[in-house]
Amino acid sequence: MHIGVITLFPQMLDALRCGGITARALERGLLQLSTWNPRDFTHNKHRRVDDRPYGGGPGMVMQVQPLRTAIQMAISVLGQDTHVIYLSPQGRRFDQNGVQTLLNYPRLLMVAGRYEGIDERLIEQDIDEEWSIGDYVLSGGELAAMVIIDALIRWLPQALGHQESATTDSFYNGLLDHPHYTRPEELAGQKVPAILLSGNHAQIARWRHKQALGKTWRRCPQLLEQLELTAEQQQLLTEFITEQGE
Ligand SMILES: NC(=O)c1ccc(NC2CCCC2)nc1
Repeated sequence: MHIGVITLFPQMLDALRCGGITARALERGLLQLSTWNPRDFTHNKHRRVDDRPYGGGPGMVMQVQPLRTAIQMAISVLGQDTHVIYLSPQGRRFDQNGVQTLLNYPRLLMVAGRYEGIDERLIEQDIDEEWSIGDYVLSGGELAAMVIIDALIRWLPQALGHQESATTDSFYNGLLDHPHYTRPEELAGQKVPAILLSGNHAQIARWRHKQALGKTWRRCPQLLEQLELTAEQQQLLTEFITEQGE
């Protein structure tokens, strides 16, 4: 997968290279990440990329030409079949389904806006799709792009040492995550649930599934309604509720 980002702050993307799964995936070439800065494609003396909005109003708007030229340069490198997305609160809400959708594009170009946004003529002509990571306004599209890139990387084959953890991640099977514990077994009177020390992997998997069901039931009951629980899951949930004395 080759992802390009059009951004006035390419150094922000370095955060993905600092460490962890994203850094390893990039080092191992599971993913290529390139950036293009619209400021490098300006044709004016002061390398301006923004101007005042027609119709008045506060702030500045990113002009068409530097962004269009940067996008075209990126597509000439990435390939003509590149899918071009713009990050904005007006976009399609990114979720686990969005991960699977965007993974289908081997070449993805993400345009990160700044100021009040980009000239609408870019959205009409150069952008294929708008995506949002949530109903809030950020100062730029870069962090939204990085959130999406991070979520995508976890699903690239071999990106995770033990591939199964991507598929057992919360929200993959529609449930919230089960609790996690590590050493020491006890501290400040807080103990690790005994089942996890039993070495009985079938019982441990059952306990984790029960905890995931119970946590989802407690925190996002609407998520549960969307799932048709199997008889076994119903049984586990009933057990959880009974044990909780709810
Ligand atoms: N919720 C989001 O995904 C999102 C994306 C971009 C953004 N701000 C950008 C877009 C136009 C200028 C700054 N704010 C929020």
